[in-house]
Amino acid sequence: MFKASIQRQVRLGNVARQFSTVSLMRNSRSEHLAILRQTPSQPALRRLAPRYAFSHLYSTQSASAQANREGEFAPVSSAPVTRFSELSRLGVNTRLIEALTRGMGYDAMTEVQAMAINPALKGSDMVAQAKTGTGKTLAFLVPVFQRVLMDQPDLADIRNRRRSSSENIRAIILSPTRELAEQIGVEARKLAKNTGIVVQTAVGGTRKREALQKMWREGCDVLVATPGRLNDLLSDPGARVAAPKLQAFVLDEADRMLDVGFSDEIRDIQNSLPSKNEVERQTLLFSATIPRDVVHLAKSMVRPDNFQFVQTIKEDDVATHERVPQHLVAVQGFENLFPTILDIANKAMAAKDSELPFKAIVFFSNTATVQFAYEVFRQTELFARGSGVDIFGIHSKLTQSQRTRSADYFRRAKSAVLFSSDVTARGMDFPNVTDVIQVGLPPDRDQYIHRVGRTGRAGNSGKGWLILAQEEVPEARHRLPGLPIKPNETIESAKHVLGQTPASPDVSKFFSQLSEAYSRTHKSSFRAVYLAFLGQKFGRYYRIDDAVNLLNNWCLRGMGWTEQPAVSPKVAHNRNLTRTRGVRIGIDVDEEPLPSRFGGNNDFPYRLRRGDNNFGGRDDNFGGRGGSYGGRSGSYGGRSGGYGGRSSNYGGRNDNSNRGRGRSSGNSFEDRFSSRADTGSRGHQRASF
Ligand SMILES: Nc1ncnc2c1ncn2[C@@H]1O[C@H](COP(=O)(O)OP(=O)(O)OP(=O)(O)O)[C@@H](O)[C@H]1O
Repeated sequence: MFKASIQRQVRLGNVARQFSTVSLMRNSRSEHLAILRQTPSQPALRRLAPRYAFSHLYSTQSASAQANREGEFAPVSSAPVTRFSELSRLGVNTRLIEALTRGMGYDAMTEVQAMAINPALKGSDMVAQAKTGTGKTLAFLVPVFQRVLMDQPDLADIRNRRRSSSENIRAIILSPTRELAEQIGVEARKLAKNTGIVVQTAVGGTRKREALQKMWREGCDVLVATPGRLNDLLSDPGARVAAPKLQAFVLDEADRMLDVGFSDEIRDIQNSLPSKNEVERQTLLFSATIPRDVVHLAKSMVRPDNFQFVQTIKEDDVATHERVPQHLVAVQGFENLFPTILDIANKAMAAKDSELPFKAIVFFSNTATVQFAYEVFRQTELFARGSGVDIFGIHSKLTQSQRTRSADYFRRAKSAVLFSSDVTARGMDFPNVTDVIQVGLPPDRDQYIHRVGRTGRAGNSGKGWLILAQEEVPEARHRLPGLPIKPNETIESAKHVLGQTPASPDVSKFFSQLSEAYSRTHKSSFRAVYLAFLGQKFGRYYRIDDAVNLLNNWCLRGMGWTEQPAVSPKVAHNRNLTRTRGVRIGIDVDEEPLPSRFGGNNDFPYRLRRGDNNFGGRDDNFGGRGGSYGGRSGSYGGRSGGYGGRSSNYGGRNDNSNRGRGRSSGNSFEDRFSSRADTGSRGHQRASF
C-alpha cells in the first residue's frame, strides 16, 4: 500500500510538471509550437484527476512537495490548483472562492474544472470537451467571473452592484436552449452573490420589453442568452444593450452553437462585438461532443496563438459514463413502444434495491410524439393523478412559461416522468434522474450521448434505455458505433405479438390500459405523430417503407383504427411519398375539437398550424433547423472516415497517422485539436449491439 502511495505521488508530481508546461502555452506562435513539440505525453496529463470523481483527487501541496523533494520542477505555485479553496493561489478573488466553497458547497474540482480553470485564469482561449454532467458550467464561469473582476476590481464589492450598465456588458455566455440559459443564469447568480457583478438572462419566448426594463434598471455585467434574443438586442439601437469592452465570450454546447442552425446568428453577434484587435477578449468553447465538422468554425473563434484544447475523454474511451448502463430494447412493432415504456417504469418503481425513486426523461425526436405520449400516458393507471408519479411534457411548441413550468416542476419532483423533445437533451441538470429512455432512432450519435447524459450526473448512477423497432436496429448500429449499448431481453412487453402470443397479467394490463387510453385520445394527435415519423431522417438501413409499415401496424393493430391516417396530396408530393406502399393519400376530416389538456392546466398550446406538415420533425429549439438534417447527415460520410493527424495541443501523439482523411498531420491549428475532437461516427468502431 505504501509503495502504491509513493508511486501515486511520483506520478502526480509528473502530472503537475506537465500541467505547468501546458500553462506556458500562451506565448507567441513559434514558442508555442516549440513547447508543443516538447510537451510530454497526454496520458499522464489526463491522470490529473481520477477517471471521474468529485472526491478530492490529490493534494496539490503533496504533489508539489514531492516534486520539490525530487527537485523535478520549480516553484510550488506552478502546480495546478484542484480545490476551489486554493484558488487564491491563482489570484482568484476571495468573494468568488467563498461563494464556491461556502455558498455552493463545492470542495474538489472535477477533472475538467481542474484542467480548464487553471489555464483559463491565465487568459487562454479554450476549446474544452468533457463528458456530460462533469461540471463544465463552473469550469467556464469561474475564469469568466475572475476576468470581469480583474477588469473592474470595484465590482468585488457588493455595494457597487448598482454601477453596472446594460450598455457595458463585460461577459456574454451563449447557450442553445432557453432552459439551459436560465439554468446557467441561476448558477452564475450564485457565484455573483457576494460581489457587485450583475447577471442577467435574455432568452426568446419571453417579453423582450420586460427583460430590457430589468436590464436598464439593474444593469448587466454578465449576460447569459440564447443567440436569437441576443442578436435581436444587439441589433436594436433602442434596446440600449452593448458590450464595447467585452472581456469574455463563452459558447456552451459549442458544437451546436457552431452548427448550421445558429451560424448566421453567431456571425451577426460577433459583428456587433468590438474587434478583438481593439478589445482583448477571452473566448471559451465547451461541449461534451465536438465533431470534426465544426473545427474550422471553432478556428475562427479562438486566437490560434493563444488557445488550449482541454479534453478529458480518453481517445478510446466511450463518450458516455461507465456508470450509466445502456440497454437496447428491440420491440416487435411500434405498437409495443408504449407498453415497453410502461413495463420499464413499472419494474423500476417496484425495484426494492434502487437508491432513488423512479425519475425518468422519455425522449422522442419530434414534438407530435411528445404530445401524443403525454396525452396517452396520463390516462394510464401507472401515471394517473394520485399515483405518486408526476407526469410532465416539454417541447418547443409550448409557450415559454409552460416550458419553464414543466422544467421547474420536474426539477423539484421526487418521482416523475418528463416526456421531452430535444429541448432538454443538452446541458439540463435535473437532479436525481434515474432513467433516460430514448424512443425511436436518435438523430445522431452526439444527440444520443447528450440525452443519456441527463442521468448519471455529478457522481450519481443512472440507466439509459433505447427502445427501437427491430427494423430500426441496423440503422441504429450504423449511427451509434462505439457506445456501450447492450441488448436487453428482459422486457416482456417488447416481444409480445398482439393477438398471437400469450401475455403475462402485467403485459396484458399494459396493453389494455394503453388501448383504453388510445381510444380516449384525439385522433388528430396520432395523425401528427404519423406525419412526424414520416418526416424523420432515414438512412441506408432504415427506409421510409419500413416506417410506413410500422406506423400502419401501430394504428391498425395497436389502436384498432380502420385505416391509417391520410397524407395530403400536397405533402405526399413534396415528400415524394406518392408511390410509397402503404401511404394513403387524401384528406382526413376531423370534426372533434383538439385536445386542450396539458399539464392539467387546460391550456395545452399544441396546434397544427395551417401548412405545418410537421415534417422535418426535429424539435431542439433551433430555429431554422428544420431542413438541416440533410446538411448534417451529409457530413457523416466525412466524419466516419476516421481520424486525421494526431498532434494534439497536449502533445505526444504527433504520429502522422493521417488516417482516412488525406490531410497532413502536424502542428496546424486543426491538428492541434481536431484530430482528438471527433466524437462523431467512428469509422473504426462498431456498435456493441
Ligand atoms: N466540483 C464539483 N463538486 C461537486 N459537484 C459539482 C462540482 N462541479 C459541478 N458539480 C455538479 O455537477 C452537476 C453537473 O454540472 P454541469 O451541469 O456543469 O455539468 P456539464 O458538464 O455542463 O453537463 P452537460 O454536458 O450535460 O452540459 C451539477 O449538479 C453541479 O452542481
